[in-house]
This record gives sequence, structure tokens and C-alpha cells, in this order.
Amino acid sequence: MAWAVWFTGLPGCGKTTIARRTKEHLSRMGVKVKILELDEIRRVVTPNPRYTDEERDIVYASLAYMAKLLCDAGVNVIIDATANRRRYRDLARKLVERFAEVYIKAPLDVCMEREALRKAEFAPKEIYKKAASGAKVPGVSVAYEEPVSPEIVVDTTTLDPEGAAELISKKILEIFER
Ligand SMILES: Nc1ncnc2c1ncn2[C@@H]1O[C@H](COP(=O)(O)OS(=O)(=O)O)[C@@H](OP(=O)(O)O)[C@H]1O
Ligand SMILES: Nc1ncnc2c1ncn2[C@@H]1O[C@H](COP(=O)(O)OP(=O)(O)O)[C@@H](O)[C@H]1O
Repeated sequence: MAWAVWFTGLPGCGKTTIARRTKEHLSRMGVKVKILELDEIRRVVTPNPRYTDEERDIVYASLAYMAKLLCDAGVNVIIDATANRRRYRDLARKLVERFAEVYIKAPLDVCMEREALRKAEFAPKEIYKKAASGAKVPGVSVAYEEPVSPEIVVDTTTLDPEGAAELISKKILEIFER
């Protein structure tokens, strides 16, 4: 049966970078996975995003449901999205039978620095700068609720993206592919 793992963490912590590498790692081990990148999905479902609680409730419920549909169709999923409220991830856990949370950890100041230095392959979003003009940015102007008991935790201050992807892939195989 297919599974879904949710990569959560502050904006700029490294979710997208590590998710893409994890997909490559798993592929080399013969495990296929689809990444649901919220950034990309938002461009379709909220072309003019407001980032209000009401909008986030809808966006995250849709995301969890997409993951469930893919799993039902036999497709393994990595969800790449901040999900600042715990309830967003809990909903996915409820909907998807084989589910795990991956907490990509980095202190806020490191995330801010990474955001500012983000490479050209990602459009520069300057999310943290927007907090200064009133945007509800997780970790700054709205709470980021850490996972309570994530199945996998990676400390990105001690692991580089490759090391993190290797660790996550190994754990995913231990949890789901035994
Ligand atoms: N303008 C503006 N106002 C308020 N909040 C904003 C804004 N732009 C980005 N965000 C917040 O940043 C989240 C996107 O960051 P992510 O961690 O998901 O990834 S990334 O940094 O964009 O790659 C995004 O997460 P989601 O709400 O989950 O889409 C928001 O929480
Ligand atoms: N140990 C690390 N793990 C992940 N990303 C890192 C690390 N060190 C530096 N980075 C850089 O930080 C940035 C993280 O950006 P991104 O992956 O888009 O984060 P997020 O998806 O969480 O917003 C990338 O430019 C990446 O190269």
C-alpha cells in the first residue's frame, strides 16, 4: 500500500531542496514517489494568495485530500509544505493510512539567512521580508507549531541536504517498505 510523508518546517529550512534529493535517492533504490509542492499547487488554487487562517484551512484540507487520492491510486507521496498549524498535518494523518511526519529543523535565523541566499533554481520569495509589512509569516508573525512526535527529524545545521536525504530515505524504507 502506498504511503505519504509530510516534510514540515519553517520557510527556508530546506524542505524543497531535501524533498527533491530524497526523491532521487528513493528512485535509485527502486521506490517511486510524487512530490506535492504546495508552492506549485498554490499557483493554481490560490493565484492571489491571502495566507489567512480560513484560506490555509481550505488549502491544507485540499492538499491532504490530494495526498490521500494519490495513495489510494498506489502512488507514494512527499508533501512539501510548511503547514504552520499542527491540525493541517493531523488531518493528513487521519486521511492517509500509512503516514509519517518529517521535521526539517533549522533555527529561525538560519532559515532567514537561507531564504536570502536561496539559489536561482528557486524563485526568490523574500517571505521573511514581507513579515515586516504585516504578512502572516510562520515563525515570525504567526505561530509555527512544531510536530509533537514526528517519525523522522533532521537537524539541517549538522546534516547537509545530501546527508539529510540519505537519512530520510533510509528511515522511510524502514517504516514503510519492510
Ligand atoms: N506574502 C505572504 N504572506 C504571508 N505568508 C507568506 C507569504 N508568502 C509566503 N508565506 C508563507 O511562507 C510559506 C511558504 O513557504 P514554504 O516553507 O512552504 O516554502 S518556501 O519557502 O516558499 O519554499 C507559506 O506557506 P503556506 O501557507 O503553507 O503556503 C506561507 O506560510
Ligand atoms: N543543510 C541544508 N539542508 C537544506 N537546505 C540547505 C542546507 N544548507 C543550506 N541550504 C540551502 O537553503 C535553501 C533552502 O531552501 P528551500 O529548500 O527552498 O527551503 P523551504 O522549501 O523549506 O522553504 C536552499 O538554497 C538550500 O541550498
